[in-house]
Amino acid sequence: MVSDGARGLLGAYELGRTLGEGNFGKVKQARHRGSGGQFAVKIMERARVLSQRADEQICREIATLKLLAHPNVVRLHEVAASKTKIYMVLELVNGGELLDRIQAASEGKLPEQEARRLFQQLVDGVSYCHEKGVCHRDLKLENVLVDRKGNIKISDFGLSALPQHLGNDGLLHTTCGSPNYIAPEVLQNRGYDGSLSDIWSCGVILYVMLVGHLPFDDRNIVVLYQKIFKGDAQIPEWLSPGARNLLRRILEPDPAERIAMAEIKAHPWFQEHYVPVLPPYDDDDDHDSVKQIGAGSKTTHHINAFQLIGMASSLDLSGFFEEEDVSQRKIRFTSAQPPEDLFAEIERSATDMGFHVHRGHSKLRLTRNCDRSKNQKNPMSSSSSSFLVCTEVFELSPSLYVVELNKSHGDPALYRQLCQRICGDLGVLEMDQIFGTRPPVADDLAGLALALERRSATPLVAL
Ligand SMILES: Nc1ncnc2c1ncn2[C@@H]1O[C@H](COP(=O)(O)OP(=O)(O)OP(=O)(O)O)[C@@H](O)[C@H]1O
Repeated sequence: MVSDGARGLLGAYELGRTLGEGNFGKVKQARHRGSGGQFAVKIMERARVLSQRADEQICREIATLKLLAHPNVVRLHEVAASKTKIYMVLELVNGGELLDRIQAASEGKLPEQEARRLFQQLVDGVSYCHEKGVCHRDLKLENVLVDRKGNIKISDFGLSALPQHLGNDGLLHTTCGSPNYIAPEVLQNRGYDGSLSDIWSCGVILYVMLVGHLPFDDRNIVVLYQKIFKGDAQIPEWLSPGARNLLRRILEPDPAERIAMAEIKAHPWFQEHYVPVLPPYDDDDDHDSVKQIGAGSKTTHHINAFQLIGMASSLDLSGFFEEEDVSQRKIRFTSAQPPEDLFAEIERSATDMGFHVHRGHSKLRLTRNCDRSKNQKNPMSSSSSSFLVCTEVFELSPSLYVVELNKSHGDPALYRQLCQRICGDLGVLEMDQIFGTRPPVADDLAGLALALERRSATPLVAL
């Protein structure tokens, strides 16, 4: 049954049966009313998230999943939030957890062929994440789902690390993961390479698939960690020589000696019947539903407010979890006919600085031909012809515009001065002040727009 509140909030989705339960709430099956597509909606209680101080974890999971599109990684389609709940609309993976599959198998372990096929997919998914700069850091059987066709989908990126989480030494320093799957160097607290520790966890998963129990286990956590440090997993003689060799090389306690991802892929045991996944990764089923949900025309993207905030890493998220319901608010990020008074203001500032203004339909072109002899005395002038175009105005909401002041050619110093002048006259914020020298991306802009709206700040930003 679907509660009225949830029905109203999600709007486009009809919630169905419960698929599972996590730390912060339930995961339910959902049908998209428009496309009929089936999804999994992870519903998290904000109060529970906050009481466990896990808001950063949720934002991290969202930001990471947004980066990833691979057939062996669970796809995130949309995010919504209400006063009390956060909703993540995920690809539906309806074959259960890998753990259940192993437990259901005869003898509690998988035939070597089947284990190899699943391990190949796991390695494909994990190596893709590494290529994108993402280390999962919590790879375990419970976080590997299997779809109805028997394909692996890696999930639960709440502990994942992105390049910005690396220390000055280029290593990760947060000890995290699940005890049985954790690599020895992570326990040592001296910094670790997240890709190599992910490889270790993949080795633990492979071991369980092939052998039917964990390579390192003990009720006493201290003893368990001692076993992991020692790294002497009992690798049964009855496994094929190739499988034994690969397991030994992955479960190598010294990360410097451990087999690397490329070497795993080249290993003869891995290579058998291996069919690599090649980009582009979009599979047709998923693609349709994404289109239905996320996009309008080519130039218009409906972006969910919470998603935007979650994506914009430079924004201050503090307070977000206590604040108002932004779930239903969609921001249109689209080219717009600029308001007349906006262009008139820009024109006035530019004319004051000696620019000629040429008006187009939704564009302004500002030019200034400078006289060399006069310019020498005037530090504000350029020796070349300056040409500046206000190319586009993006409407982020009815009261919020982003104006792109685009320099085609001319003197950079003069360009800066003109930007400052225009922003000063209009009383608006300059993007550079917020994002530094990094060119802002759409997510940043929309995230910023939302932040400005919510703080009732100046409803206009110039690039
Ligand atoms: N995309 C999905 N499709 C189908 N079932 C899913 C999906 N995601 C999660 N589930 C099911 O819901 C259960 C709970 O998942 P969830 O990610 O909330 O819990 P969790 O692994 O404890 O993570 P967290 O620590 O974030 O709560 C999973 O064990 C799985 O059975």
